[in-house]
Amino acid sequence: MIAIEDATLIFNAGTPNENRVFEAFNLTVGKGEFITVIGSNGAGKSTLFNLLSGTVMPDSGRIVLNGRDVTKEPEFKRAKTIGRIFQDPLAGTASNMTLEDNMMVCFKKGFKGLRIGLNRKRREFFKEQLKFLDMGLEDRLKDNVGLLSGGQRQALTLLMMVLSRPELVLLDEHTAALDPRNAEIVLRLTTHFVKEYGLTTLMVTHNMQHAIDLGNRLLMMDSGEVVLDIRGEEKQHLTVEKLVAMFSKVRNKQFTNDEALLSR
Ligand SMILES: Nc1ncnc2c1ncn2[C@@H]1O[C@H](COP(=O)(O)OP(=O)(O)OP(=O)(O)O)[C@@H](O)[C@H]1O
Repeated sequence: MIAIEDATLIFNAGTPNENRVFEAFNLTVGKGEFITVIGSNGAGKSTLFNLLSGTVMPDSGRIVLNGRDVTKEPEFKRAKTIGRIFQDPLAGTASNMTLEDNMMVCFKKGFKGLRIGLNRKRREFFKEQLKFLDMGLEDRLKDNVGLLSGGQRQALTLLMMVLSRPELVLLDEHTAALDPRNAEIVLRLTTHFVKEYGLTTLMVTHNMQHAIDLGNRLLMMDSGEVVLDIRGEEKQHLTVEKLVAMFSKVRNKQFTNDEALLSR
């Protein structure tokens, strides 16, 4: 289970630019949950991910990852158990390394420090995994990753993240920079991997329909607060119109996220 307990985060404290992004913020994520996160501009979605991954530290409160208090743990340490994928499809892989070397880096991470090498059996395993992506990458183990398309790289990034067996997956608009066809492929793979490996996952998206269709729980954020937390049957019966109306009702204002509203 992942928990953020009573977290407060203030940027530029004590200056004219002081920005209290989170005040006594609480969130509990159950093991294996797949949560989509949507919200108005500046709601705090990326900052929530930054808090969980250790990119920013809370001014007060605790962050607990499967029973371990990681509040003070720096980002590079948390990265051993947290997999984060960004919008930029080039960010998750090393261009000047081959597919198999890239995959090996993540595979080793999954074995938490054990000395394992790249052998014939492991190459076969990588091929099997790549075959599943259905992009012909199983025959390109020796190619440099820099030769792949954006969609292929993001699918590979996803697969590599799965190989590292993360305790928490943070998907930060990971399909936003892909063309619609590749975005659908990567989302299909995401759903498959989350289910197959029971990955505890949070996914920020600006696409309201994706937020409704994917996952078991939906969080709507506004001004550093979770204003809607929808799951189960209620989520299954959601529509974009209902979601926008629910937001207006609880916040007494219109939902404003240009990208989200345009993607409807
Ligand atoms: N490093 C920082 N220094 C100062 N303020 C910051 C910093 N990072 C984020 N903020 C502020 O925190 C608030 C939340 O920003 P955040 O990027 O988390 O929003 P978001 O929900 O991801 O928005 P968007 O959908 O527009 O990307 C904003 O007011 C933003 O200006």
